[in-house]
Amino acid sequence: CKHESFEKIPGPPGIPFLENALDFAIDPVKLFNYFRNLALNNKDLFKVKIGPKKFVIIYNPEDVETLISGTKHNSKGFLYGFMKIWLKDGLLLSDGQKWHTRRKILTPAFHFNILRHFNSILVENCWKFVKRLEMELDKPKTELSTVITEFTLNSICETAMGTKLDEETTDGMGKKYKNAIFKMGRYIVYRASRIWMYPTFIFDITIVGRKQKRVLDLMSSFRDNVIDKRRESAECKKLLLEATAKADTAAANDDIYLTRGKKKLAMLDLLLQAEKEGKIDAKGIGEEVDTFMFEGHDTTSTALQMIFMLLANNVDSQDKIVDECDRIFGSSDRSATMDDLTQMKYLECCIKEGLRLFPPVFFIQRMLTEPMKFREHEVPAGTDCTVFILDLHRRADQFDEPHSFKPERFLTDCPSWHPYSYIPFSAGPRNCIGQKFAMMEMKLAISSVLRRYKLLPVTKPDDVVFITDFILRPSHPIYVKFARRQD
Ligand code: HEM
Repeated sequence: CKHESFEKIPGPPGIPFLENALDFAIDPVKLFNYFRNLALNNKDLFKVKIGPKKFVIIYNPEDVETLISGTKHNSKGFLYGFMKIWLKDGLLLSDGQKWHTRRKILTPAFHFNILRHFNSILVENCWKFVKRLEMELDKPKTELSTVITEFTLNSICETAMGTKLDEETTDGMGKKYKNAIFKMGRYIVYRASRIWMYPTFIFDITIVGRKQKRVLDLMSSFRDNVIDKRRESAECKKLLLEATAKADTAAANDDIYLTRGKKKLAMLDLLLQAEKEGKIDAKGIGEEVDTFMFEGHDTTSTALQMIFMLLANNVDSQDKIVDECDRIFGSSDRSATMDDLTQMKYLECCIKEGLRLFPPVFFIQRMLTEPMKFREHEVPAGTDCTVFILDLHRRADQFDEPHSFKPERFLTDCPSWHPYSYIPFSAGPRNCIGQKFAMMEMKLAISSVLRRYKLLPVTKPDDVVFITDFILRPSHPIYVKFARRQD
């Protein structure tokens, strides 16, 4: 077939030299809509340019498969560069050999056996979450992000990091950390959309650059607090001693770190063990803790907020989840086991549908290290390719009534859509390492809440407006009303 040059790809008109660079210096809501409108008006892909820098934005499943299924293009894109100052060479941003080594160290941390152990920690956290919501029952509405983020941040710290945030830390540092991440997203987008802020020596002396520095300092001290607490804990010291003794006496294999009697090594322990073996240094550990604390709580928090709102507005789906829980638990008040979670098929459909309509990671980016063909379009090396997951998930040629909440579409074993048209956790070698953890946490949280409370609508899904960030971030708080469930 005939291939057309990059110039023939549709895109907004630019001005000489700067091209589209000035289009982006607008407020973050307008910026979000700028890209959405381009996606609405162009069927499969479009291009933009910042000076000589080329970007192509794709949302055709065939093109997405071409880009992310292989190992070739695993370099992260241009925009991620602005996150480097924060997440550095952590798993999300690194590439090449460094990424490969780190992924190998960290993969066992999300093994089924470890998740089984995490289940009991998450169950305890769900109880606290449910109890916390009791205070909301008399209120006309509840703002979701505060209560949910507290739950997801505590959960990632206690599971992956093996560090319990005490109340003082949750109230003080935890809340500041959550706000810091929110601010960091704003500063990164602010800089990325203003070409004159690209040189570091200029950005660093601007007001936003100085604010970003303060936010980074706060996040570093939260991270160091979490690492130091675990390093000094007697449990961690003991586990590491045992793991080393075992490694000295037995043939070392990947399973060695998984289980020590009934105790399991948390992700942070795996990193501390790898440090002892010279595979990673203290700086590397900090990078991974920053990466997992961010990816491990902000994504699930956004997903839970959106799904709670969707369920509040879809009472039939809520009732079906409750019926499913009744079938599993009968009249017992016991908590869910891993086996119970696998039986929550309808709830799983609701979560999947929530992630389709509102994917928390709504775009991903890769830098082309060699030219690539997207069907009839030829794209040169050096171009940054963005997969617009949000628009991919709402394609009318893939999903029936794409803008409606229809969890039943996921009940089928043979989906009618292209496998690369539904990728909330991405796909291929750089897929989400925490997806099983995330599904487990979300199933536990939603089932625990719905077994006790009814969700009533306040914010309507169609009224939610988003700002540009690395995570799908609503411009205004999302509310629901919690009421006691009467049998
Ligand atoms: C609903 C929840 C979640 C969603 C929607 C989600 C989505 C994603 C997506 C789309 C990617 C690919 C990013 C890219 O290519 O740039 C990714 C990567 C990643 N996610 Fe998640 N994620 C979720 C939860 C989690 C959790 C709970 C953790 C940690 C416990 C986690 C850790 C990571 C890490 C470390 C990467 C980078 C993996 C690599 O490049 O090797 N995520 N996630």
